[in-house]
Amino acid sequence: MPGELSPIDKAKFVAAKRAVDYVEDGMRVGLGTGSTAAWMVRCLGELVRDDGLKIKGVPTSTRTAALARDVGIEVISLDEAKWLDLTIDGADEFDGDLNLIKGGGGALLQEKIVATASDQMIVIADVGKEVETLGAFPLPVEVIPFGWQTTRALVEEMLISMDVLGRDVTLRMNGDRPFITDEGNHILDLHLNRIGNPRQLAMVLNQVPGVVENGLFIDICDIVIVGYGDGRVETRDINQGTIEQDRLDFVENDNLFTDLAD
Ligand SMILES: O=C(CO)[C@H](O)[C@H](O)COP(=O)(O)O
Repeated sequence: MPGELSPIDKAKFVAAKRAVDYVEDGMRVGLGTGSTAAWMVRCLGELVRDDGLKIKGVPTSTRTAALARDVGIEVISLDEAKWLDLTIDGADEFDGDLNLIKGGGGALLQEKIVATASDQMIVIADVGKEVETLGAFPLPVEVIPFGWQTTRALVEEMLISMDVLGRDVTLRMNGDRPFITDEGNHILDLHLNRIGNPRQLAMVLNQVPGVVENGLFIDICDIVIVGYGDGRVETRDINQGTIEQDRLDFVENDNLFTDLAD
């Protein structure tokens, strides 16, 4: 029942629901990873099942691939799609320039490849993800397992040379083992507090041997759809600023809501 959903889940849901309005018949759509993206995949699945929407989805993780197939979306690989019309994904933080931190769910590598191979990237987020300056959320950096401790030391050295404030770098764990990404890599989380120059940091991090990719998405996102716990949604466009403010109603007998609450 919708009443059982937390305000954050409602905020994620309304952002997802508004985002699928951008999806048209015949599109190849990048499907993001995380709890907000999962709402979007379920919303798309409903459109496929009930309205006959015809799309091909390129998932950004094994989790999302399984969910997409489950809800009836045709799944293809990025190599099959070659180029995408649109990617819809969540984020851990977004700032006023629509730059992002992503990778809280550990899927940043596929997410960045898929978003970059898309005509448009739409981010869906609850309002709590909005920040003035990126960096309160630990920045995920994907590294290959070989020599990861050396890679970490090099990253720490680089942070010192760049005068970055917080320099605590931790290996992401899954219980008592290192977290393993879909690509078989590890994640270092950089606890930086505040990232003064995200563009520069994103470039420098990728120069460190052993680093595969970092979670800073600079100039990739075109639109952020912000959801609020009371059903309000706000659409922010990189070129035009806020282009729409609306409110979605929660319907008691909406099957999708019931599904998602399960
Ligand atoms: O980048 C991601 C996964 O790698 C997610 O989009 C990000 O962590 C947000 O997740 P959620 O929607 O669950 O808050």
